Amino acid sequence: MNSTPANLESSLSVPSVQELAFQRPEKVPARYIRDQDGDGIIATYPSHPSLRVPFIDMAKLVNADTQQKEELRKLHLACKDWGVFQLVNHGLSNSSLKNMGNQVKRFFELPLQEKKRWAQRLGTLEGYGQAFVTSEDQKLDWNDMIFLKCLPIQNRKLDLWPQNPPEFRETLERYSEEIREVTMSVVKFITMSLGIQDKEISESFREGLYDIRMNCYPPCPEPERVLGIAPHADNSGITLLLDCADFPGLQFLKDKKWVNVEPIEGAIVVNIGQIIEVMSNGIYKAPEHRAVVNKLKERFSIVTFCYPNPHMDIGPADKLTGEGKVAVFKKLTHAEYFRKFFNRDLDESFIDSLRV
Ligand SMILES: O=C(O)CCC(=O)C(=O)O
Ligand SMILES: [Fe+2]
Repeated sequence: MNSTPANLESSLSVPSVQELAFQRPEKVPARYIRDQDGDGIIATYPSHPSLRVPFIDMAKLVNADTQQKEELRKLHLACKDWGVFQLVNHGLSNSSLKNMGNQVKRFFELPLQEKKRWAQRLGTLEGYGQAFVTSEDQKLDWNDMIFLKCLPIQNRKLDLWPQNPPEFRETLERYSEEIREVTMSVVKFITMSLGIQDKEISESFREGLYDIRMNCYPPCPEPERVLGIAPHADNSGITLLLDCADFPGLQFLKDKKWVNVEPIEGAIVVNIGQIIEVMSNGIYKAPEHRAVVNKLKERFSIVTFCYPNPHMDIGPADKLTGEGKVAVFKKLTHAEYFRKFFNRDLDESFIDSLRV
């Protein structure tokens, strides 16, 4: 084990969950068990069997003549009441999504030693490994991942970008460019659904940061006792998630119940992150979500965290404050926002620390 990292921007190295699962243990090691020691993290909320995450049709949003108004109203309600929606007709082809999914699957199928060629280095989060493991007694997620900064191009650390499978790099390059196009459209429509059509906000995602986390959730002998990812909200502007499974794993908290996201071929799951929560002055919320795991099947997801241009301050949009409307969040520079995020107390609410 390594020494304690300085803050959350780095992670202690922990064993591969895939390797653990290969050994077909009957029981899960104590470090992954969440339903003991008063953790209570699993049992806190029941699941909700009948609710469905809303759908948004990008083709209708684009159609300014007839269907846009109604779809913008749906988008507004989705962002306000859920903070998440399934996006269809977003312009990314099924083959592009499938290619990306296949590359990630093939990467995780490689022997451990091969994957470790692109392992996280001490003091950084990028590369193959785990995120946010800061102490030896912290509960662990049933998850292996590879995390890579993809855009702007100058932020890429290519030495951490797998060269096996051979088409991995170029597939990820293309995917990140395509995701940026979708993100810029989605953010434009989000500002329209807020009634502010703020070009500064939507344009800031052109020169934005795009970090991609590829998750592998191996099968687990005791799935109801572990979590793939513990409950959290994303610190992004928005997050675009490609679910590569044909069974649910991702869950969002709605009215104090966990709602499954049913994977839909060709759809992208979009959720609001804490930066858009701040910019919308709290009208839209970054929802709590988590991943659960399956007893028999492995699941993969590809998650793009999209951030505005780092030159842009993170605060409520001007058009949503003033004239009797008070700002409920502080305005921070990008650097201040991330400094706060990476030095936050894991027991306290990050979004609350941003309030006025
Ligand atoms: O893989 C999933 O379903 C959830 C991943 C997630 O929430 C994250 O990486 O932030
Ligand atoms: Fe997340």
